Amino acid sequence: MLPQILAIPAAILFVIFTFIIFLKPRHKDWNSTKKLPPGPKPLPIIGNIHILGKLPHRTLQALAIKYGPIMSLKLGQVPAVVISSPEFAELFLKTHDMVFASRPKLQLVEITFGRKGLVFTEYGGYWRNVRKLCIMQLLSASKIEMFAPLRKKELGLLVNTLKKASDSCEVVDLSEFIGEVVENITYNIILGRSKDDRFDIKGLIHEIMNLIGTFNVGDYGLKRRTMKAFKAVNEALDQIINDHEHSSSVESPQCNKDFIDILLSYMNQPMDPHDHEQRHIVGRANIKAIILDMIAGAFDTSKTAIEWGMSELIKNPTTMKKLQNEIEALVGIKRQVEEKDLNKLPYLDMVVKEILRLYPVGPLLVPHESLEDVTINGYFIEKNTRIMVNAWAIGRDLRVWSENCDLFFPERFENNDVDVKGRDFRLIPFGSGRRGCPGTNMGLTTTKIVLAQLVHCFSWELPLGMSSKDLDMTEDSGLAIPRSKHLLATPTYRLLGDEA
Ligand code: HEM
Repeated sequence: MLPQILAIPAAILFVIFTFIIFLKPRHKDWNSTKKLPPGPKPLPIIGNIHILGKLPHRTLQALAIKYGPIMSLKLGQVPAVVISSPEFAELFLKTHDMVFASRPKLQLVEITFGRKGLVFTEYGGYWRNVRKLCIMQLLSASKIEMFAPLRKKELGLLVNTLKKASDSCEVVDLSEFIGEVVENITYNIILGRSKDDRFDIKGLIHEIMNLIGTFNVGDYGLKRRTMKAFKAVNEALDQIINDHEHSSSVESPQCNKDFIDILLSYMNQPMDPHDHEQRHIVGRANIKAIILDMIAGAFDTSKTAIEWGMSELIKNPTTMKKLQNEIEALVGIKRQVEEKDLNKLPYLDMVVKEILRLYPVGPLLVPHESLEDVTINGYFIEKNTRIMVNAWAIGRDLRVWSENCDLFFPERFENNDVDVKGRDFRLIPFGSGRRGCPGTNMGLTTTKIVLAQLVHCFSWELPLGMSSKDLDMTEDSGLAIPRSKHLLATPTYRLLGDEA
């Protein structure tokens, strides 16, 4: 018999022992389902934010070499998972796409239009309706084709200006010209007019997007700056909508309607005509939020891709020549290349893929958020985890792209069917799945036609005394990782005649 004094501890030990013996298998299961992906140790309040640096896609690529293609981080108190391989990207964006189809509630986005637009709106009925509307009314194949004359007109103006610079052998700021032509194309499609000198919408959107893209923990300086930029952009959009309301009282024919006119025709009506419960009625704030997202989505992306593309082509004259030869063989040198020619230019296609592989303009896509607890490959991912997919690291993964993965070499796409539109997880500059970019075709069309035109109409040289080795290819921080220094070059007109 045990002495009385030992009876109670013995009973407790017995219960613990029984619990361990009988419940061990379940406990093990529970443990393994809660196994988090490996990652660097977070600090108490800021988590891992301090290690991300100015170019988080590069820091995260280096960390993935140490911790693997699925990695845990803490952004402040928010759990985050970073994906850096095509296999895990497929698991997150295809196999479990539905679980990761939401967006995190970002503090700085809440200061702007909140979740009334498309890019940062949580997964659900409202997001689905807005996305459907944008695709139908702005981003479908027929709408893209409808805007071809508009792109042609803007590019014609650009070629004329550059031709004058060519006549006087001037060095031009190519970054500035590319920015301007994409800005004008975007404004014409969405706002129905060229750049409006009353407001600097581009500058304000840059400011807001860069602030939103900053990893921060409750930085009130950022909050104040976002509020200021938002107030200005909100007033500009109000003014632009007012202009449309006044001009549309003079009934314009259907074919002259720009995207704002179309959105205004939905005003005070349900976004989805089949929504008999009238859950999502379109108001002015919804319209402004959608316009802002479309401009932001269309502008920096194509501009940055073209800018990096021209930098690489000028740096690699053999590739430039090969592209010029391909276009010349198809269209000659008496007329300009047109959009109808684009699908007959396979080398241009390879060049654009290579640009987007090395310079995916959303290197970490847009953050996704998990809608429920889920276990993937044995790793537990809790509800509301922020998911970042490092498309930049995937595009430079040497397992996939071989030893020359950092080189600009479009020929790597010869005789293979790597798709750039989200079906092949080795190359995902547009993301993939439910949240994949709805503007993929419009972005590709703009990028291709502007590049083709610049390369076909002109030969390009770096400013006198500068060799291709001297061309600074440093990236700047910001959502779309633009060049840190503007691209300067001298154009020489190479077409016969004055068609421009
Ligand atoms: C070269 C051009 C472009 C690139 C590389 C690009 C890239 C991307 C990427 C990486 C995403 C995030 C995908 C994800 O989170 O999984 C995205 C989303 C988005 N893009 Fe694009 N994009 C381009 C052009 C455009 C254009 C022209 C528009 C519209 C006019 C546009 C509108 C959007 C919108 C609205 C979203 C958010 C979709 C959602 O959350 O449901 N993009 N884009």
